[in-house]
Amino acid sequence: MVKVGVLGLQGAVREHVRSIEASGAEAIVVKKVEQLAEIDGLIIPGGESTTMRRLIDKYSFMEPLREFGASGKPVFGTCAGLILIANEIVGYDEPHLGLMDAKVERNSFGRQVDSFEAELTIAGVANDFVGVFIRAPHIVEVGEDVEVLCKHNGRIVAARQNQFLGCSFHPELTDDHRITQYFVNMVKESK
Ligand SMILES: NC(=O)CC[C@H](N)C(=O)O
Repeated sequence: MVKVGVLGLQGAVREHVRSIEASGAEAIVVKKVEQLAEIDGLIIPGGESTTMRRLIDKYSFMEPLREFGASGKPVFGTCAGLILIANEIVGYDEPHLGLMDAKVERNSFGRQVDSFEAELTIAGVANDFVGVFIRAPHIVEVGEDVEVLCKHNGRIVAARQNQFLGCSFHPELTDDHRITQYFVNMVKESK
């Protein structure tokens, strides 16, 4: 059984564990750098990217996470996790992990619609996936070898570049595990 870690510093960790287990993989909550050696793929959850970044620095996760991504092991960033893996953030001089060739904008769905649900068509995953968006980012631009998997109202909300997967919404907050299953399959294929 493949082992999928969830970065457990902050955010929606438990829900991802449930979703990983429902997708036929073993879930490991990663709270220490050494645990990265035990896992075959990693989910960086939603939460608050600035807080998560502070904790990544505090617990010396920055370089180990960059190396994990560079090693070819799959990384899935959801919502704040997407902001963390992107290589450009609108309004910021520096990205965080800078793993995926995508430019993201934070809190980009406006104040009136802070949180909402939308039925999405996600290439290779589903054409009726309910995405839960909570002060969500969106992807403004992607590099050449990034595949756009989903748009909502003309905005990119899911994309994949080789071993990196990112989405604006919170797939772990519904009982629909199909995008987690898609990621678990990426992890299996990378072994
Ligand atoms: N639900 C989320 O992960 C929100 C992301 C948050 N707005 C941020 O910028 O980090």
